[in-house]
Amino acid sequence: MDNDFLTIALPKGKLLIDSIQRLSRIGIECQHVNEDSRKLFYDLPQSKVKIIICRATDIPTYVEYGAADLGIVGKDTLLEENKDVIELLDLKFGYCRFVVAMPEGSVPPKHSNGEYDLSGLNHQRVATKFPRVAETFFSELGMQVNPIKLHGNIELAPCVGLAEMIVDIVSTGKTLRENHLLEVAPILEATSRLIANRVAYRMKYERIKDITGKLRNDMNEEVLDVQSL
Ligand SMILES: Nc1ncnc2c1ncn2[C@@H]1O[C@H](COP(=O)(O)OP(=O)(O)OP(=O)(O)O)[C@@H](O)[C@H]1O
Ligand SMILES: O=P(O)(O)OC[C@H]1O[C@H](OP(=O)(O)OP(=O)(O)O)[C@H](O)[C@@H]1O
Repeated sequence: MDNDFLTIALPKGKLLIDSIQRLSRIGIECQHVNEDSRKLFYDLPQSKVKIIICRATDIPTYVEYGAADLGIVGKDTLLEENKDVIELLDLKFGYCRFVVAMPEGSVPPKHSNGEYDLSGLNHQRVATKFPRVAETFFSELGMQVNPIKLHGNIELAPCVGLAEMIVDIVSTGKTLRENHLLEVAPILEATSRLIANRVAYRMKYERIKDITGKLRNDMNEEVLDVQSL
């Protein structure tokens, strides 16, 4: 790998546009990076940066193995993939919530404090793209579940008897509503993170520190702009 250059892995999909905007605002001129093109890497010689475009779920792998020095990825993916990378910064965009949801007709009874009593869900099947997140949540409650790994359209699974419940992302709540599912427990909130390869963090410390500092300042300025409106 060219030691002068810093390779940054960006996720195609929902986090790409914000990632490009953030990097552009700190002088890494990547406005022309385009997910619709089949081009998967871009050299930005002026900034001494290479941008690579990966699937969101693959970003921690590219960074762990050092194929990328830095990456941008959702906290949810970071928890699920559990790779050996350094989390440098919460970039605060791409907010989403993880929940347990079930068909309206089979939600468990509620405790007196209004929370659903999840104890009857022990050993039940949970359809999810995030089996580790699901297992961790239930094991912290002293429960065990049987995760069924799917790659999309998770809400379908309980509707056709593949699983009793799902663990998935809720944003507007439209997908749950349209499939007659109800949230029975919140799990976690996630935003996007800047991550680094461990070796690159030592070998390219000054450059990585510079980028992290600029991104942090840029976020602070954005907060000040909003506050002054
Ligand atoms: N409504 C949402 N649905 C899904 N992800 C969201 C949402 N809002 C924010 N995100 C964030 O965007 C990240 C990327 O989601 P996206 O749907 O683009 O990729 P993906 O389909 O999960 O990944 P892959 O293509 O690798 O399976 C998620 O990991 C999450 O952090
Ligand atoms: O609360 P909502 O606004 O309806 O959004 C939530 C949906 O968005 C995500 O799916 P995505 O669009 O990534 O498609 P997928 O099911 O193929 O993962 C998530 O997995 C939910 O299905």
